[in-house]
Amino acid sequence: MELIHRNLLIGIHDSLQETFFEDRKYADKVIERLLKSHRKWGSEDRKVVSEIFYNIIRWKKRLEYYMGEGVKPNNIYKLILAYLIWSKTHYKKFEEFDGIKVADILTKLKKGTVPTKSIEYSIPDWLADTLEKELGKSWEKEMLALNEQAPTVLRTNTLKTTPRELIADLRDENVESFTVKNYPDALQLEEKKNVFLTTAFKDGLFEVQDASSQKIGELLDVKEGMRVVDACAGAGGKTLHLAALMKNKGKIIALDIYEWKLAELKRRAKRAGAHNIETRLITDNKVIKRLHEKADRLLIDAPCSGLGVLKRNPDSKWKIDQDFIDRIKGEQQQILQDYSKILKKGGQMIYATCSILPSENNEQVRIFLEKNPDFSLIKDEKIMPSEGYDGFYMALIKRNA
Ligand SMILES: C[S@@+](CC[C@H](N)C(=O)[O-])C[C@H]1O[C@@H](n2cnc3c(N)ncnc32)[C@H](O)[C@@H]1O
Repeated sequence: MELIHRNLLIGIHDSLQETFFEDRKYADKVIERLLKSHRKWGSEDRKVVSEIFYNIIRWKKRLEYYMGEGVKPNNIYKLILAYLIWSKTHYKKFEEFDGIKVADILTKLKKGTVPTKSIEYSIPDWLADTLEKELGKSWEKEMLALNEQAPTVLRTNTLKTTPRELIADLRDENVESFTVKNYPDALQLEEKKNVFLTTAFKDGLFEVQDASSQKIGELLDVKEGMRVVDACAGAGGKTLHLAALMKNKGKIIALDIYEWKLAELKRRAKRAGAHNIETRLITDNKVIKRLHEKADRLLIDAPCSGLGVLKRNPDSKWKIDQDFIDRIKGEQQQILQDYSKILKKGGQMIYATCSILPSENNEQVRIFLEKNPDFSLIKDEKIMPSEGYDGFYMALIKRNA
């Protein structure tokens, strides 16, 4: 990897500035917009820009230690330079780097060690404490994995094609992929590519969905003809999977508190040829009450800290804090209590998060079951980031008949 074009450097700089210093700017959207606005950049340029951009976000705290100060809007080029030196990336001596004291950075790098674990893994101090408290010693292994780049995994849309056919279709468009053991519909890309530009994507033959996330739909054990409620459907990643597993038969009611997410879900459903989904916006409790005891299956893919998906969204570790996690835990328990009433007696539901904290996962389920003796746990599974894909938790719970 090398950084030798000034316009790429400026693009990285401006995107970092937006992500770090502007409100509600998320790295994935910022980089998407940057790449869209530079259509002339070739695929190698795009790779260089997004890899350096994401790595600097990942390693911000460690790089700040090397540069000897916190990042501010006026020293982002110093942060970039510290990254280029640390990662041994070949670069040109751009004028933007003039006046930056490289010697200070080199002295720190030569030491070969950093003073704290939170600097080593590049996370806020509060997060290092929380991870250690909740996961014990293994937190370091998980944080190491979370600082890696996530592989791109697709979910074959079995309403339209098969994994074998999809591999061949993608190969025709110069995208190489392979099947993933124990994940029947998953294909992993050999190397990162913008698959959203392929005809296969436009024809609805697949969705981008991490392998761990695909386990949730499988575990819910939906059947053709069932009435299923996806209570926190968002833009519908898992709703579309459920529709495919149900072969478009029966009905899925997809709920969320944001209209724009449900609008995106509808667009995706149309592309995927999924016809059995109805969206309903949660405006008040009545929407939930009307659904009491109506669902054979219920998915609660709860809002969470997102700590299991830091490989994909590294900026979120800089945007959240302990207060946010404490608040979201309260919401998770409330959602479990309120929405579980949607399930028919004898029905099954999943409580899932993309967090690796037991306090958001099995602990929430334990509290819920203690208060609701008419529900019982069938099984639960935690998937840790060190296993290769995203970190997820899922509990399959039955409402007793
Ligand atoms: C983990 S995300 C869902 C991701 C989605 N299921 C998917 O697979 O793409 C959690 C979702 O819960 C929604 N949410 C937050 N609070 C909610 C509430 N009280 N009721 C329903 N949905 C809620 C958020 O808007 C968000 O879309």
